[in-house]
Amino acid sequence: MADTAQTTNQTDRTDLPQRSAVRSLLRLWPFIRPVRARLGVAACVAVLASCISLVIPLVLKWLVDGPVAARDPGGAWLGGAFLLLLGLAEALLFGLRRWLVARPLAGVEATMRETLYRHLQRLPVAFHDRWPSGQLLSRGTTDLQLLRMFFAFPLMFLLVNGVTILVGAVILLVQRWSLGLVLLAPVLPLMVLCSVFEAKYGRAARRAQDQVGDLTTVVEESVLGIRIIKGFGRHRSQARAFRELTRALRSTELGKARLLAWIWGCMTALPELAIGGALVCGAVQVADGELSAGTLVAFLSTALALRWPVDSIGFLLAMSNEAAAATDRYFEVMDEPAVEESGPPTPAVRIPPRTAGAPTATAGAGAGAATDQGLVFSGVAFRYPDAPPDSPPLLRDITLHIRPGETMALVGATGSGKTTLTALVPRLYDPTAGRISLDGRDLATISRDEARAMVAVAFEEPTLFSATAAENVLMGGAASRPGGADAQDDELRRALAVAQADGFVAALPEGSATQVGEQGLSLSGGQRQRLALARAVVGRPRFLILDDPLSALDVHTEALVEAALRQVLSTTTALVVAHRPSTVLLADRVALLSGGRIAAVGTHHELLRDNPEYAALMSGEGEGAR
Ligand SMILES: Nc1ncnc2c1ncn2[C@@H]1O[C@H](COP(=O)(O)OP(=O)(O)OP(=O)(O)O)[C@@H](O)[C@H]1O
Repeated sequence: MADTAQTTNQTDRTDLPQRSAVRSLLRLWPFIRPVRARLGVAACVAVLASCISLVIPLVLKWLVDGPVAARDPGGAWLGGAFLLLLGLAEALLFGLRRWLVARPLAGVEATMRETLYRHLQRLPVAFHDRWPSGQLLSRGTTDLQLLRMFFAFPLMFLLVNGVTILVGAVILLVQRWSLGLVLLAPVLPLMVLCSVFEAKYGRAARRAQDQVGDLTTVVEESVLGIRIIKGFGRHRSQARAFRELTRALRSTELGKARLLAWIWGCMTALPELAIGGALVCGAVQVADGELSAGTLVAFLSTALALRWPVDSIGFLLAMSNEAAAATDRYFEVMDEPAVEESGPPTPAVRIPPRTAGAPTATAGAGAGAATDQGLVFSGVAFRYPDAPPDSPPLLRDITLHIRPGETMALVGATGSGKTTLTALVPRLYDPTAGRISLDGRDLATISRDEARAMVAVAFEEPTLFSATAAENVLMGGAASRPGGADAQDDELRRALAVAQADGFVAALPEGSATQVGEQGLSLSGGQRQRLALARAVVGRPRFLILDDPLSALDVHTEALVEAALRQVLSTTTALVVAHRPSTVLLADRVALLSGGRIAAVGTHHELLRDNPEYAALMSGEGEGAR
């Protein structure tokens, strides 16, 4: 747990070659496309509002050189009223812009979040094994908020300010080209400074966002593992890991603030110097009678009206770089190839010749048993995608036949690959070689959705969702059942009874409608395991995979669940990972997994008699292998 800080920053991608912020941001176009018309109108409205602010100095010039010079109060009132109207129009147009963008941009954010969530659901388990959850959470939350802010503000204002600066520059040059050139002198150095800033800030923004992801992971792990942290008195080391990450984030944020202060300083100082220079030159020209006072007032007012568009470029660029980093982080997940759950199946994998001496599926089976019905593993090999390339496969030449209606126990030392083998059946992973078939159908030719409808699983870790007890159980059934709600209730009752969960569920405050899971009532380990078991059997699956399903039950409850399970197991083809003789006795036969292979197949008593490794495992001596 103390190593969290070291283990969670594996997705820090600051070492990646930086791609240009514009190229990154262009990838957002498919999400912006549907609202482009409204955004376009909003941009036009904002440009119009901004240009109105440039008309105000021209009215000022008319006012100073006209009614004020001629001491005409009527003209002055008229000019004042006109200025007021322009100010009102500018404010209204800016309000209209906000209204125009608010709803579509909230929609864009929601669509991007939904798309990300859908994609995460379709990504293979191997992806989730690799990625820390905090990195995914931060991509779906803070990064998307940054993007919404980018659409609403920098995207719009980089355009609006650009147009305003261009129009303003033309007005300045037309009014007095010599003064205009003085004012425009800092443009080139500012452009160079901006490009340096952009590169540095982009890297810092990326680092900060990755660090936020690492922090989120630590917070999530600390909350989920609070009992272990407290139980082992690890709160200090966990707090230390958290502090190190927050310090790293703080130093990155300070670096960003320094860069921002530096560019903001330049963006303010250089134009101020230019305005000062233009003011001196203009005053001299007015004194020499070469320039009217009204023109100088209008010139300086235009220059001042351009101050905000110029000053803001620094932080607009900063926000754009943060948005570019958020876009890269978003698409890093979206670019991961998803597995098609319901689409065309993956091509069948090669079946290597079976190694001599490996026990076969039918060892001990009655003569004449159909060789392709039930659950058949033929020469199956598997290696985790993130395993070192030179390491041997975890599973090698697994050949095993579980006959229809048969229950096979899978026994092996801890880490021998039992859970991994069972995960191949519902296609959580695909074998790297060999073939698995379900009632004669090659699993590789069955879509994942269909495979999961045929195979139900109860894992060792009984995860419950924030939903009612009934919803948690019914999750294991078909999405819609013939017979409606009544049939569903019957199935629920039957599944709860099988898992010996009906008694404690009925005693919950609202029965099966009681909220359980993270936000609900806390259940004991055994109660959670029984609900998970009910979820596995509710859909009357043809194939049942149970990963040590009775490990958290007391001896009395275990006996009750076993009795009920025997009924269920007699109607399905089942593979049950077992550590204890009591679970093994549920099975018709036992397969011993050792050294990545099926080392022996037989009944419990046969293996106890003939296989010393099995006998050692069952007597508890084999635990030394752990
Ligand atoms: N996602 C993964 N990526 C890489 N290696 C993994 C992954 N999951 C498990 N392993 C490794 O595969 C090996 C087998 O793990 P598995 O969980 O299948 O064993 P097991 O026999 O079920 O153990 P146990 O009896 O303790 O549940 C272990 O060495 C484990 O470290």
